[in-house]
Amino acid sequence: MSIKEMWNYLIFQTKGYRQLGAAIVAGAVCGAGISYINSILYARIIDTLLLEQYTTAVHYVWIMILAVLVVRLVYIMCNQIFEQYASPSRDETKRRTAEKAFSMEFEEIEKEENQIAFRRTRGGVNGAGDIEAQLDSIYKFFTECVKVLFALVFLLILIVQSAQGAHVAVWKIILMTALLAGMFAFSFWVNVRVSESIGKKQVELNHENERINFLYGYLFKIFTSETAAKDIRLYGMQDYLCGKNETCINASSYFSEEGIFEGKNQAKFSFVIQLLAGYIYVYVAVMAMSGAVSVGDVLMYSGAIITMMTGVQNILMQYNQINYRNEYLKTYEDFIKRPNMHYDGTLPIEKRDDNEYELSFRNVSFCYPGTADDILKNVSLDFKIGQKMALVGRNGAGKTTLIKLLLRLYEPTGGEICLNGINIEKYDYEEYLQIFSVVFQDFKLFAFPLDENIAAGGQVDKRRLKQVLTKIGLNEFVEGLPKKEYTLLYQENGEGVTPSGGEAQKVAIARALYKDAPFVILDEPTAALDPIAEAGIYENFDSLVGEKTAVYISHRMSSCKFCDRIVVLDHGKIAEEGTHESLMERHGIYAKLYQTQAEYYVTAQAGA
Ligand SMILES: Nc1ncnc2c1ncn2[C@@H]1O[C@H](COP(=O)(O)OP(=O)(O)OP(=O)(O)O)[C@@H](O)[C@H]1O
Repeated sequence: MSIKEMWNYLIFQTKGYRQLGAAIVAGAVCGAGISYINSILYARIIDTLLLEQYTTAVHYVWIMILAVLVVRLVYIMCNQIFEQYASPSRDETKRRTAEKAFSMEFEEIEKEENQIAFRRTRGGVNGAGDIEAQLDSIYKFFTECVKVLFALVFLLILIVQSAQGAHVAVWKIILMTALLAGMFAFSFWVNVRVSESIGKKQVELNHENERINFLYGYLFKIFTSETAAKDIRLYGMQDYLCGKNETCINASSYFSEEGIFEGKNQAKFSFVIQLLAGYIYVYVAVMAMSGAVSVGDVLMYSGAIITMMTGVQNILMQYNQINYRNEYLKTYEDFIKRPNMHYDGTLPIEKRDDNEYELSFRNVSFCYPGTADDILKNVSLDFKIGQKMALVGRNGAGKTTLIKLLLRLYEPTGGEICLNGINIEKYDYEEYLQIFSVVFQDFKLFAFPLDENIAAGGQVDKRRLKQVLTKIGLNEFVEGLPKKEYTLLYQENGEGVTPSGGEAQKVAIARALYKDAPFVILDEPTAALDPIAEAGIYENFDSLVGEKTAVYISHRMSSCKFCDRIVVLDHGKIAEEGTHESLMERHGIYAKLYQTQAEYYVTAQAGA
């Protein structure tokens, strides 16, 4: 990471905070300056004391106290400004990640590279690529650079002073200075190489251990997970999991290997630094003995040498850390800066009280990214306004895929889907989604209060909430909750209530009905419901859905009977279409599926 890149990174991470740039520059100058103020003024105090100029010495003491006070004060203020903006950078990272994730097309979220970026972002917030620590390192790096710069100025003054005042031949001074410059360049070169190889090794070892680290983190999560606790106990998995944990600890050679490697290289590094420091001390001593510099100057230059040496060491240490973290943060940076694929379309959706939204598939084909075979093949299908349509078919026939295309989670690879005769891609995406209420097979409820789960937000219309709770038969459940509809769901916050599978499914259906969209899609909506609750949903389906257009996906064939139209998907194609009666007469796939299920019940009944 070059200095320019570091600076850009600082600006990017703390975008919008103008004071920050000034605070970093001023903080770096003051942080570096403090040690030099001390060195310069101590030297002057000693020299004036040796010359018995006590009043001047006292003046220097006052100047030193005041200068150190002011500079330190400015330095502390700058540090505070930096802290103030650097600490929220973690929150900012989370906010940016959320914004990015929310604005990404669904298809992008699924991509492996984006999943890796999400994982590394989590690492960036908490672990290897800690953003706050990175900013801190960059700040320290700049401070140390200023320190070394000051020290070089001191050395330059020393050389000029030596040339003017030393009783040493000029050629010797030139030679000693050239040697000094050469040694400095050599030590810097050695140190850059050493720190680079340490950084590379760290990254290499960390990459090697990435899988193990991930497993290690995952194991810790499931050790304390409420949902995993049942299975762990029931299947006696404790020893198995602890064994895996131990394997991770043993397999992670990172710390020992990294420690040995760093130790060896640090030794080389220190050796060269000490060699250079020793030489500069000799240089100062020669100049002092030749009368070019005073006793105070010897102290001053010695202080400057020490500051410079630690400065160089710190610069390289921070540089090394910055590059190491950068490997992780780069993935995140690239991810955040990468332009999103945008849902095309700007057409507004006409608000219609009559709900006349007609959707149709026209010769639609589709295959998932990275898969060769078409999942949907030339599907043409109209969703007639107000009609209750059942979509049935065997596992993997393409039912959910068809719904995903309808919701524009994916784009068809062939054909088009139209709303009121216009390709759905032409509509504004967010407006388009407003016409759908969907309960997915893998619906997600959140560890928030029940009412906010149903309203999908913090603004809850109590009357509407009451209506859907009654319609869906959730009143009794809600009455039994400790804080009624305000009860938190799930245990993640330590105080929630975990609904049963069926209750959760009812809450998800309630959320879909609360949205009150003209198009209702229920994908396996009653799979977790008991037969009485399921029957209740079917009996009330007309009143639940009202005049809306509804699509209903289910494997319970008896539950499809109430639909106006049944569409049978088979291997991505529409194989049959009709009412329950017409399809039964046809003796095709639907009739076979229906009879197989019915026979099972009849046989089970007969056997009972
Ligand atoms: N994201 C994906 N990437 C690749 N293939 C996928 C993806 N999602 C689903 N598939 C494949 O597409 C096919 C159709 O899946 P889909 O979920 O649409 O079937 P379905 O009819 O809803 O099945 P079920 O009745 O089991 O829910 C399956 O073979 C599935 O493995």
